Amino acid sequence: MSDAETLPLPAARSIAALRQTVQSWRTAGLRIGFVPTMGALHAGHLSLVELARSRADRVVVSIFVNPTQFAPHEDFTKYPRQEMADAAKLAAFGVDLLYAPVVEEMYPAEAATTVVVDVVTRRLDGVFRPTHFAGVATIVAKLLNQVRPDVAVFGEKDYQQLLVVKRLAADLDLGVEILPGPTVREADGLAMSSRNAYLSPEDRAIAASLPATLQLVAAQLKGGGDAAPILDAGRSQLLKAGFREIQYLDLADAQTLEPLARADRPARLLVAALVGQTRLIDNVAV
Ligand SMILES: Nc1ncnc2c1ncn2[C@@H]1O[C@H](COP(=O)(O)OP(=O)(O)OP(=O)(O)O)[C@@H](O)[C@H]1O
Ligand SMILES: CC(C)(CO)[C@@H](O)C(=O)[O-]
Ligand code: BAL
Repeated sequence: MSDAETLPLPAARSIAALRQTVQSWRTAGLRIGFVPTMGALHAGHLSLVELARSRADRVVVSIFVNPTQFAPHEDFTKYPRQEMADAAKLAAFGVDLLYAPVVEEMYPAEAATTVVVDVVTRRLDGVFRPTHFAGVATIVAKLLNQVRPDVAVFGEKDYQQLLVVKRLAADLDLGVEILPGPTVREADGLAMSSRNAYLSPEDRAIAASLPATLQLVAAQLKGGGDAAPILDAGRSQLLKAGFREIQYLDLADAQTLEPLARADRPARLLVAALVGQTRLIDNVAV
């Protein structure tokens, strides 16, 4: 990790340094936009930066690989870390401040508070990553409280996370607008994700069938018929394409994520699937 001064844009590594900058903007009456990330930035992240920029006078991006949202067996250690390359991208996109805090300040040894969002976390990723959303909610609550932005942007690629963050912001009266950013995709439709870097060429070819299958299944569900056989056929198709395991391919209410037997209201089709050692998630509107 380099000194904040050597990065190609203004950067803060401490809460105090962050607050000094954002407080001066607030005093000047400027609107603040915020994009939290875990780094290894791609065009998906940069689209969120552009969205924040369109709604605010100053944009803060955080990079923090948050240990509490990874289970012990997950990829915290191998998660890609490339701060200098990320900082160059953020500088080119005119980001006003990079906030890259250190784990010791975010989680001091005596910290004893966890933020738990119930209901919307009970299904889907909440089942397969049972400790994940408490880690996300805790760090997002801390980051929002530290930056105190007017608007914060979260990607629809992590659709359940977006709903968790909306619930959190409303329940804790954080006074921030949570703005969704559409999923940015590769040319063949694969949702951009920092974890795509883990894919071997063979796995990458298999991964390409995920968005295609989602689109096909979503089109069939739009007819309003019984979802179960359509979803079963979709799961089989993904396994046939080479996915090792389909953790879920489910139709859910777009606001509550309650399971739906048919698409008789605004709905979302969500998937989590393993190719090789890599876990991919995606979702589309139905
Ligand atoms: N393809 C994408 N399009 C739009 N937003 C995205 C995309 N990928 C990630 N985001 C959003 O960027 C923010 C930061 O996500 P994160 O740093 O975890 O990136 P990621 O690529 O999703 O990484 P991971 O592979 O760990 O899931 C989140 O709000 C996430 O939803
Ligand atoms: C929102 C977030 C930055 C919290 O660590 C993370 O979950 C992510 O990158 O989506
Ligand atoms: N993109 C959500 C972060 C995670 O998978 O841990």
